[in-house]
Amino acid sequence: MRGVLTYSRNVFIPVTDVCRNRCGYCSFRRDRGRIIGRREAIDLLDRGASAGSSEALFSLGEAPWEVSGFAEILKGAGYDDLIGYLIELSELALERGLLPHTNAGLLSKEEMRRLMPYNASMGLMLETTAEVEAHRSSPGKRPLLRLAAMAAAGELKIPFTTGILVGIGETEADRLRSIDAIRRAHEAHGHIQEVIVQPFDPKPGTAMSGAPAPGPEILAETVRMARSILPPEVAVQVPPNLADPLLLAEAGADDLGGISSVTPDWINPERQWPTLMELKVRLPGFDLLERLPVYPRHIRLRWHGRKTWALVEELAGPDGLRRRARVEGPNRK
Ligand SMILES: O=c1nc2n(C[C@H](O)[C@H](O)[C@H](O)CO)c3cc(O)ccc3cc-2c(=O)[nH]1
Ligand SMILES: C[C@H]1O[C@@H](n2cnc3c(N)ncnc32)[C@H](O)[C@@H]1O
Ligand code: MET
Ligand code: SF4
Repeated sequence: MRGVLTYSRNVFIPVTDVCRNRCGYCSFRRDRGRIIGRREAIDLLDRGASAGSSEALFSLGEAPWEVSGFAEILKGAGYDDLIGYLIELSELALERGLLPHTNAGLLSKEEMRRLMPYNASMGLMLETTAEVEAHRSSPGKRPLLRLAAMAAAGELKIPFTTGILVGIGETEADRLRSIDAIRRAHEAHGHIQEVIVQPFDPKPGTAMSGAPAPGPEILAETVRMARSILPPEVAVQVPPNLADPLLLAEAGADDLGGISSVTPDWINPERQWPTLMELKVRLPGFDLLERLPVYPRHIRLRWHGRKTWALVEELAGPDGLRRRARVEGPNRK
């Protein structure tokens, strides 16, 4: 056995594509955006639950309330407060046996404090510590703001996902500085569960449509660097729909992130996730092991949101495994 790779079975809920930023690489954000309706969200959550998922990934544009016209869009869903709507969506997920993980971009400490009871873990990509052209029109991607939000999440003891986006105009030295900044945040607070090495994937119609995706050697070298700098309890995560998982597993990646069999990766919709069967074929010698969106270390510390405690106990216990084993079939190791 060459090693173990973990993954989470998730369902990806795109809450709103309204966003105050304009990242040069992003095709998720829309000028005339929308918000997911309650029925639409319930339908996705139900499909995720039936497929045996344990995670609901809520992703959205950043601070959409700063975009003019958003209040009306939110009213259409029957709300005047997006955090309140996110809490209701999280409750709907929990009722269906799904653990919320919210990645909303930058949030204030108060906003995180409101959301944390309902989340098993939360996330915010650092992207890069460098000042890059791709972020020129994205006030929320200023590295110091992202590092401050990450520190605030650590003070609140929120199990946390972060990561870097590779190939957006940063240099190799920038990637090292970015990973090192994440290492220091974790050293101060102990809350980082996983660091995503996310390859930029060019999208038509965006400012960076003509920019090249990072090559496999750059990604492998970045994974090796991250693995050597981060402490062993922090997983290095790579998305198997954007890069060759075998090459990156051999470079030291530990985790494949969330894999959804019922929704596309709404950020990279043309990049379908491989199925678990395909992953097993593509990763000879590696054992694939399902995990929850909160890792065992933080479960022991009880850092996951209070409202998720009962479900985490159920899913992490022997009955939880049996339930998922049934869904996955007899081949599950
Ligand atoms: O499927 C995806 N999941 C993304 N995830 C989720 C991740 O794959 C898993 O769900 C986490 O490992 C949580 O367990 C993110 C989570 C974050 O907190 C921050 C950024 C991302 C980015 C992505 C992404 O681009 N695609
Ligand atoms: C949720 C995360 O998705 C990533 N993201 C946004 N656009 C792209 C793209 N074109 N290619 C790869 N990753 C992207 C960013 O890192 C963001 O934080
Ligand atoms: N908009 C947020 C960010 O870029 C969340 C992920 S992209 C939809 O940080
Ligand atoms: S990556 Fe996130 S912050 Fe940037 S434009 Fe897209 S939705 Fe907005």
